[in-house]
Amino acid sequence: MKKATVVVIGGGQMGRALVGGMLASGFAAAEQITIVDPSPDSRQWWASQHPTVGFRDRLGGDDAQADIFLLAVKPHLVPQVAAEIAGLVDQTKLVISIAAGVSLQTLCEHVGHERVIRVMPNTPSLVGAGASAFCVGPGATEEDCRWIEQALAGIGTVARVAESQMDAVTGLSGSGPAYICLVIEALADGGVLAGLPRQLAMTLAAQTVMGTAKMVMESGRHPGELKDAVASPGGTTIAALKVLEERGLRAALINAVETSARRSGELG
Ligand SMILES: NC(=O)C1=CN([C@@H]2O[C@H](COP(=O)(O)OP(=O)(O)OC[C@H]3O[C@@H](n4cnc5c(N)ncnc54)[C@H](OP(=O)(O)O)[C@@H]3O)[C@@H](O)[C@H]2O)C=CC1
Ligand SMILES: O=C(O)[C@@H]1CCC=N1
Repeated sequence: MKKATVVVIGGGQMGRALVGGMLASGFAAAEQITIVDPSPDSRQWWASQHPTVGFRDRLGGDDAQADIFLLAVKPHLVPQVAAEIAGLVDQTKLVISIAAGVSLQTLCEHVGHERVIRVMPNTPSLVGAGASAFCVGPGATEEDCRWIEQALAGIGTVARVAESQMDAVTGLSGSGPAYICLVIEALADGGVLAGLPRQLAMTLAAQTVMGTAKMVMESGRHPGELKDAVASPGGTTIAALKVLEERGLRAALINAVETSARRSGELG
């Protein structure tokens, strides 16, 4: 099903990241994708960034030919959009949802069949560095699983998980890019406070986050060990780490992930 045609319903932040990533990785070609989104801003964005990708304001008869429907609308709109798909297609099509908190069971109920997949991607998919997890409904085929796994593997890492783990994935990697952007912004502010020009501070902050993540992933060493390697006895780093411990950085991050995961459960 690699050449499957896909109707993406919702061409906002995450629709852009996923489709942009799939096009950049070569997994999909523009003619395989149609975006459905009523927003004029969205239409303008797609026309300027990906003019060869099809774009419609609403689902229509032509869309019934597609192999896959990918729901990238806000969670509260999923029941309505799933029901629209159910009214449009006269046979079982693969329906994929990326909506936070919306369960496979809810999807099945509104789509009217069980060939569904739930995905939690994240925005770095746009640059081929996403982190995604998915779980599958009882009617999804092996071919469906291979398709979603290959699509997501082309734009980052992918893991198949139990549905009970999806809220935790949302709290960690789904919402995570926002936490890390906050960290990068704050580190850059610190650099500016210490006298660096803004642009240099931003570059140093972002590269430090990226380089450290790369080192953790490629070395296989525990982050605590890599942290210890930076902190010289009586030096600058250990003095700064003391401040972060006093201010509760670890607890703040742990609580942030837990709170996002809980919120994901509430959205469903
Ligand atoms: N942003 C993220 O980092 C992540 C988001 N998600 C999930 O992805 C989904 C989309 O989030 P995100 O991309 O951030 O949201 P956005 O608001 O950026 O995008 C949603 C788009 O869908 C449009 N839309 C509204 N109603 C319809 C409709 N009936 N049919 C088609 N399109 C419609 C919206 O238009 P308008 O603006 O006019 O309403 C908007 O352009 C959510 O369910 C979220 O939980 C999952 C992982 C990460
Ligand atoms: O904030 C949200 O609800 C979505 C889900 C994960 C990331 N963004």
